[in-house]
Amino acid sequence: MRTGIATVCLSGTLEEKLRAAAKAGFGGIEIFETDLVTSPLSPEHVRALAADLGLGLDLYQPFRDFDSVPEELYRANLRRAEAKFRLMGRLGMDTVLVCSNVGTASIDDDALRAEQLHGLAELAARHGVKVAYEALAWGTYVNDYEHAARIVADADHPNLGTCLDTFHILSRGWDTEPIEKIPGEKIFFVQVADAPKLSMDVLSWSRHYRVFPGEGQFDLPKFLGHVARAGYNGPVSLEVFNDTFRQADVERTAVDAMRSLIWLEERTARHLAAEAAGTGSGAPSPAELARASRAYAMPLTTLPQVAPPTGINFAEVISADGAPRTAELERLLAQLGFASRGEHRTKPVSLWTLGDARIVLNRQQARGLEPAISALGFDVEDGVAAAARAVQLRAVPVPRPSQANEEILQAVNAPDGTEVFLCEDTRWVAEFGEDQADGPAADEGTDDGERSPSSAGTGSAGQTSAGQTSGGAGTARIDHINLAQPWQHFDEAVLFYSSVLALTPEASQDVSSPSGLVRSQVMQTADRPGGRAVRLALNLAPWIQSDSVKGARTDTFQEHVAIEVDDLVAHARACRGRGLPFLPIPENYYEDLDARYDLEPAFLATLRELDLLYDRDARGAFLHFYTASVGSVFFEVVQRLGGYDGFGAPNAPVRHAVQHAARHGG
Ligand SMILES: O=C(O)c1ccc(O)c(O)c1
Ligand SMILES: [Mg+2]
Repeated sequence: MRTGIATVCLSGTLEEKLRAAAKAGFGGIEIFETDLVTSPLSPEHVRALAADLGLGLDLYQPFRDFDSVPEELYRANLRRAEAKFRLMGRLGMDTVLVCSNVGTASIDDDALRAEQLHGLAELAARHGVKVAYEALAWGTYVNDYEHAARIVADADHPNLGTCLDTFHILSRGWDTEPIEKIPGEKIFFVQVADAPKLSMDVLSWSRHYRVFPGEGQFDLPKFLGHVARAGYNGPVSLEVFNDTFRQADVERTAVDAMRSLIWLEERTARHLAAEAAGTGSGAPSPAELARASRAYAMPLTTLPQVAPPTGINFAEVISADGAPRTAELERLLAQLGFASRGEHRTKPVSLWTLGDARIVLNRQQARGLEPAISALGFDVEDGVAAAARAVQLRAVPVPRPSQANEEILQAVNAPDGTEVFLCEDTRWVAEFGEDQADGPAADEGTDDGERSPSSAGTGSAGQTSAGQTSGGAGTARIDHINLAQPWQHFDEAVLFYSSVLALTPEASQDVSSPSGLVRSQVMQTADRPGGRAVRLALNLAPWIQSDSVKGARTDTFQEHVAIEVDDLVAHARACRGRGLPFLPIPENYYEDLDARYDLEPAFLATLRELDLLYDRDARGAFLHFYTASVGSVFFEVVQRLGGYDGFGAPNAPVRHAVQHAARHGG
């Protein structure tokens, strides 16, 4: 599939946009008129630069308000068009986008529109230019792609075709199936954008809220499947008007954009394969996928297929060695009931476990930085395949010098700088503690550190030692992780976790906090008996700053690890007995809880006594409490009763308010 991106998606100058698009691997670019008009580069220079960068100049756009006008205006429009065709000759561009008239249209007559567009195509042909006519969702008379395609058919000129733009089609809810009735050679260009479903006027929605494929709610694989079946094999080009992307780092945005097209391409192949096999939404077989990827004029590249993760293997917190905050973290873990499993054999890193919950405390952080959640391990079936998929999706591998005797773990960087480890087992825990020489990995080391995952030991020793619990806490596991996201990378993070890790985004929620609204985006694996395997909550707040070193951010944002236990009340009492600093919950909360749920007085008294929070959903109930924060990190302990499936969202504003007060000395 030929990929493209419109300059309007990116920040910077025209030259910066071209360079970033080329570096991210795009095949071509759409030049927005404003980007050229405001550039110091001559058209000839732009042409040479694009050629140097190996970037096709695929579309010049847009030419506005051409059709549906009286004769005199039509003549003036042709003159205006001819100037642009000459310019395109200098740029070496051969396709211009003409969008349906929104301003000067005064005549609603399809025959006249076909005649005027025919005249334009005739003029274009003399300049070697092709005209792609696009129905804008808010076009005065033409706002439906089928209507635009009919006019193009009526005009019947080889230099006139249509441009399909997913936003204009899906924002209006138009059926995409009839795309297949448009002859492939009459589709001159395809623009793709995703968007969250919002109820607002379509123009504002389009100009500010488009996002890259996979970051919104449109069914783009289905759309592109119809386009492939129509026989189209031209550029599939991103046209995303978005206030954030326009000001974010241009190279990052270009990579995010590229990832979105790689994702869309594979999803389209999967969609077509599933349809061909009649399996509906079920996963197609590798053979079916391979067949679908070659079945149409438009070749579709696929990726290594990976199943969603089956658990959270560990969470890593980073903090400076010997710093008071680090001692505070260690104390907090012990008070929570975690047992120290000792030091890593080569690094200043320790392992703490509570049942199957594993926290790695990495003390390699520079002094002066705040403790932060630095890495997450996910349980996957095949770490090498998962990492290969991630890298094909332009994720950056975490450089890890391999040491003799150490497990080789695959890891990539998430957009916020959190390292994401793809773990097949817990053999790595054998690298901690005194008896490490007996660990299953101890005799496996080689100088280059390379070995296939299947050549490793059984892993059972590691599993057992990590699974053992001290202090009789019963079973415990990591229930969810909550990460704070800088606003510049929020949509990118959603796409990253869905494309790389196969997590599914839920509808986002706004949570009030004293500093402003926090957008909470849950990404998780499928519901199943016994609960979801992986739950991740991404929190977006405007005051969270982007920084390559997480601990260098100010501590005005908070992230946490939530541990699920069997008996929360007993666990809370034991924690209290060990002197754990709980997040104190205001009395008003309990009065409101009582008003809402009419709880047993004795139960309510227990909640009050232990600073516990409570919630219910259609399936069950949720009990939880929070610890005080150390730097940006705190912990939550939860118990899910009767299949409760949420995160205690109604209690989140209470947590934000109390944490805010704690930070500001209130
Ligand atoms: O918002 C616009 O004006 C506009 C212009 C050109 C396009 O291709 C488009 O989708 C929207
Ligand atoms: Mg468009």
